[in-house]
Amino acid sequence: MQNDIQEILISEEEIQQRIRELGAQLSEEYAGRTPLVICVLKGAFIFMADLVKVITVPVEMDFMAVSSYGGTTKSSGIVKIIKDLDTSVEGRDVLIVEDIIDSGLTLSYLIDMLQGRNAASIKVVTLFDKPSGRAVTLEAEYTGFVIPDAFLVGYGLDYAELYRNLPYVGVLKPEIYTK
Ligand SMILES: O=P(O)(O)OC[C@H]1O[C@H](OP(=O)(O)OP(=O)(O)O)[C@H](O)[C@@H]1O
Ligand code: HPA
Ligand SMILES: [Mg+2]
Repeated sequence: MQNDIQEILISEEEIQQRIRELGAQLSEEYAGRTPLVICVLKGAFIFMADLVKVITVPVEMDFMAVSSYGGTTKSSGIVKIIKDLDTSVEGRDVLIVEDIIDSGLTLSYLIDMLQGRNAASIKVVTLFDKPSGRAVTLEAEYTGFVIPDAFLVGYGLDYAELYRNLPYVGVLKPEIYTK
């Protein structure tokens, strides 16, 4: 698995340090409130697990599974809901937890959907932001790292369902996805 990585872009230690900072900021943002923290599966599951441990206000959690990449490195443009929320978002302060914003299509779809369900507020925390990939205008309120234009894997990010369990984020060797 490690042999398929061209370069480690962000180390495990750097990721964990940044998550502690994000946790502190979010704890201030939501002081006195109990946000509903939504994990966008599958990619965000590791980030969600590490992030909620460093948030000091009470939170409720729910999970949604959406997919638009499948076994490719390009968004299909069609966001497929594989699992919806169990909880009503009506009147709730919603914090969406994403691993990466690339084209922005997944999040713009989710934000529209949650607005339609009358959330009181919707904010986004993403660990990685790849602004060069954007197809729609969209920015997260909280971003861990701005990353360059390359297909990344690790720390939840997959290529064809593999590499999610790497503890760091790396650039996949192009020969892996062009072969
Ligand atoms: O900004 P975008 O171009 O929409 O890309 C970001 C989305 O793509 C990935 O999900 P994917 O569809 O690969 O599903 P997965 O989380 O199960 O891997 C990632 O986890 C984000 O949810
Ligand atoms: N890597 C893995 N999954 C992704 C990426 C990426 O760079 N962009 C959007 N989904
Ligand atoms: Mg994926």
